[in-house]
Amino acid sequence: MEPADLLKPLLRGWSLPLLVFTVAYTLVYLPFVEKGLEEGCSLLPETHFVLYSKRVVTPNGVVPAAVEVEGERIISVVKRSEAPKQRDGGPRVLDYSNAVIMPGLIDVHVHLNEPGRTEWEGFLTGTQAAAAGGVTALVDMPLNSFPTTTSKDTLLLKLEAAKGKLFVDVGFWGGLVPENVANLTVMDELLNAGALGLKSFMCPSGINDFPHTTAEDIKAALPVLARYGRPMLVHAEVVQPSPEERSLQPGEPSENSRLYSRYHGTRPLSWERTAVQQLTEVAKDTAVGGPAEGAHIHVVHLSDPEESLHLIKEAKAAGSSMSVETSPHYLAFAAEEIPDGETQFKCNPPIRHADYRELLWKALQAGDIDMISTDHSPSAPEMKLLEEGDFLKAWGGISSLQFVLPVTWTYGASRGITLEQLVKWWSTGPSKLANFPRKGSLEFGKDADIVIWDPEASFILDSNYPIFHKHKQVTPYAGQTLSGKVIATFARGHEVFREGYHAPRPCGTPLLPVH
Ligand SMILES: NC(=O)N[C@H]1NC(=O)NC1=O
Ligand SMILES: [Zn+2]
Ligand SMILES: [Zn+2]
Repeated sequence: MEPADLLKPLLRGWSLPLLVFTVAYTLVYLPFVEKGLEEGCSLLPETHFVLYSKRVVTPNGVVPAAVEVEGERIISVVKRSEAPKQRDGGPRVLDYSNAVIMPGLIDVHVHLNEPGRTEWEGFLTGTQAAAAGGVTALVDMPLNSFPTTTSKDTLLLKLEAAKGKLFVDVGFWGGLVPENVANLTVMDELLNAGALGLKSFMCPSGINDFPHTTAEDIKAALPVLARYGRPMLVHAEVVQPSPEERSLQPGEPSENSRLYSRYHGTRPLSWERTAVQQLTEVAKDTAVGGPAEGAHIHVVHLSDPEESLHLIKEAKAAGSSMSVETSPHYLAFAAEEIPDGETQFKCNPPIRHADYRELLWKALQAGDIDMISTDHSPSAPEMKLLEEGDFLKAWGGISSLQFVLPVTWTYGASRGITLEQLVKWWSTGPSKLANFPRKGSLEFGKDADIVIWDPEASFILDSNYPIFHKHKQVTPYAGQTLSGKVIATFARGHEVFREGYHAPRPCGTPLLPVH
């Protein structure tokens, strides 16, 4: 008998539908179950559910709507009246009443520092902080881990270290340092291995094993990035002689180092302006027909809404492919309000004066600044020298990942920002930069990355507030009264956070480039 003859009796009668069912079950349903909806990944047992509220931030405005989720994806966003009703066998319906349902935040600038400096911040603590703050995807910076992420091998170390530790999805920027500019193959391999783009500093980075690059180095890297269509992110400060520094004799102890103004004077706006000026020159190569068409330059954490931003606006208008972010600390704080010795506020570039804060808000609202990201960069608390309060010697870096939704909302609402702007700055804009086509909006087919929060609920960020980030004493937001409380966070369909509780298992994945 031929082997095909053996199948004949089976294919008669009910056998055929059974076969079709088995194949469909194996191909369509099982991958869902195996990929993401495993035991412990979600606080919600259901994999098919509907989220209702009166304020859903959709691409077509803020409307009463229902977001239907099945497995990892959004399968419909419809008017409340058209949504499936709770019935036996149907999807579970969760009614959030007046709370806001919007896309999860995407933070493209986070220093997770693992492997090597996990005591500063790591994958488990950092991604739990993200989940608690409504951040459903983030991109890790190539420093301050040890080793830094500047080659294929070091990226593989990152991926290995991240295994089983991600509560939300995490992508990785690679580092551009003089060494890989000198050997373009290393850069090629790094991009091939999964770096979403490259990041470099134009001034010392604070970490010896991440040396800074010049504008010429960046120019040399752009044609390689152009081949992959990936961005170059730049910390834009170039060291300039500063009047205050010049007045000190060599070897003389720095005076008044507990005064914020003393620190601010050592890193004036001219550093940022000079860097941006050099970058806008280089960015001309990214224009259509230029030698690096397809590449893109993104200026990170802009603090200067005047000349530097003006240069970026001009470059964009002239056809260069550029974008710019600012960070919550420049939008919340002002130099003249920072108390002596409070080094939690130390970052680079420094927090500027109040009039600049207002101009940054205006620039965001005008669309001249494309997005917001945290630059979450905690260190071990000792390095902040909180007792000494020495601004010149303390680590420069702000810890904020968990609080940026209420921070942006609290400081923004008083300046008239809308929920749609919040989504533009924290979700749509970043999803474009990192090229996450499945993330950033509440639409059919997108990843079910969703935050549900109450803009009207205010709270004091004190020790009673659940703190999931690594060192609660190093955040400058401690003690603040903020409004906007995260109720629940869904990451690819998993309810990863609800009212102070995390899902037991980390089920996020690395976000590799989309080809
Ligand atoms: N190395 C590092 O994380 N530096 C960051 N800290 C900061 O305040 N600005 C930065 O670029
Ligand atoms: Zn930086
Ligand atoms: Zn940074």
